Amino acid sequence: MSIYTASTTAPVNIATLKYWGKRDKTLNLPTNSSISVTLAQEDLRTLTSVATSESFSQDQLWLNGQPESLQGERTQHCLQDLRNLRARVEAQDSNLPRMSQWKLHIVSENNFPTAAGLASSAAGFAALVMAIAKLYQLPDSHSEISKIARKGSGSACRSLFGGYVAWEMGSESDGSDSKAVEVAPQSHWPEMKAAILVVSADRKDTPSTSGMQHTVATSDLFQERIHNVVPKRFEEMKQAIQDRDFTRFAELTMRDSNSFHATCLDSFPPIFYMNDTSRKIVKLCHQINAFYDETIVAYTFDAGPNAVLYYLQENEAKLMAFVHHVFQKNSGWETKFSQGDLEKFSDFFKTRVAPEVAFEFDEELYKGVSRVILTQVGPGPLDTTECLINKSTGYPN
Ligand SMILES: Nc1ncnc2c1ncn2[C@@H]1O[C@H](COP(=O)(O)OP(=O)(O)OP(=O)(O)O)[C@@H](O)[C@H]1O
Ligand SMILES: C[C@@](O)(CCOP(=O)(O)OP(=O)(O)O)CC(=O)O
Repeated sequence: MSIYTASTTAPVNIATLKYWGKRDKTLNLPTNSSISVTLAQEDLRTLTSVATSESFSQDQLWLNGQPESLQGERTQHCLQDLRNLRARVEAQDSNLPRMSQWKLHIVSENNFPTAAGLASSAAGFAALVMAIAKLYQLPDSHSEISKIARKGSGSACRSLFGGYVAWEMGSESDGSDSKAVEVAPQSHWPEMKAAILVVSADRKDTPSTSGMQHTVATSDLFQERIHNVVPKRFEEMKQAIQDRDFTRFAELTMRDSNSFHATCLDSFPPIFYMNDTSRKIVKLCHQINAFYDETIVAYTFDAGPNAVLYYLQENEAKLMAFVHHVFQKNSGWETKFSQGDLEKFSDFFKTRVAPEVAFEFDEELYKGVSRVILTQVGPGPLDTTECLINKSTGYPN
């Protein structure tokens, strides 16, 4: 019996205007709109292959080589929605194979640590939904498909696009207008780079889903955030991206990360995602901007202690003079920079920064960081010829 397959890759996205709070938990409908930057897939991506055949007896998922349950309510929602769309296509053409009634085999690999606060669930659900949409040859747009990914994990809807992406919260109770849209493609502002400082943490304080429910239920500050702060900031940030205004973009990004973490602290009992290392990184970024008397770096933190630093290519040497000085003992530098580049950063530090800098460096800060991931703005899901499924057996290669 025929086995049909399809594969896709999908990126990670890191929000610059944070999604935090749901108005509907089952449909993953948010209490505010959000904005993110999609990151390049050489560094962080999910590759997912899917197969279907009349001969398969059950839906199965293998994640990073291990069987994983597909029974979660959110995953079931995604699969059901995709099957419904496929059934609609089949109803219009009786020659099409009845895939909507067959079981699926899904094989997925992340090229970075899963569940380590690096948004693996966003890339994971985006790839799963895109690969099945491709297998089913669905005619729907990426925004339509993003509504299905949203039901898997809210932030996943933004990974359906590259570049600069908004998730419009919508107002319908069935979620039909809560979808991702492109703010600007990668090519509009390709100079955006990101340095991720992976901060060592034993475990996450509280999972995002329960954390945001807790904030919605207990924080007064949260009401101020969703009603008065974010709606205005959403428009301002889109404009800053359209204008390629890094100073504006950076300030809004830092303020929004701080605002989100403030609502976590205002939850009762409070939730702590940032740790001492995270806070020292915030301080260092402000010191760097003050040193140059110009905003060259923006920090942002998700539901964990990892820092994501956004900056423009043109300011790389100025920023890395500091960042490389402090974190040079961490791994990750050699993947993107030659020995010559790294020496230039050290020289810049010695000749330009050290003689003038007016604050002390915490020489131990690198100990709170496990590695550095250097990346940049990137494209949305990509077609690939790589396939993780054996086309004659329907099982993982
Ligand atoms: N490639 C994938 N395919 C399908 N599901 C995935 C994939 N990668 C991750 N997931 C799902 O996402 C879960 C991890 O989500 P979790 O929110 O705990 O971590 P994270 O997304 O890496 O971190 P954070 O949300 O803090 O950025 C995994 O346990 C798995 O269920
Ligand atoms: C802090 C955040 O990263 C929260 C992401 O939350 P998730 O999308 O992981 O939550 P669920 O919808 O419950 O799966 C901010 C953001 O990405 O916008």
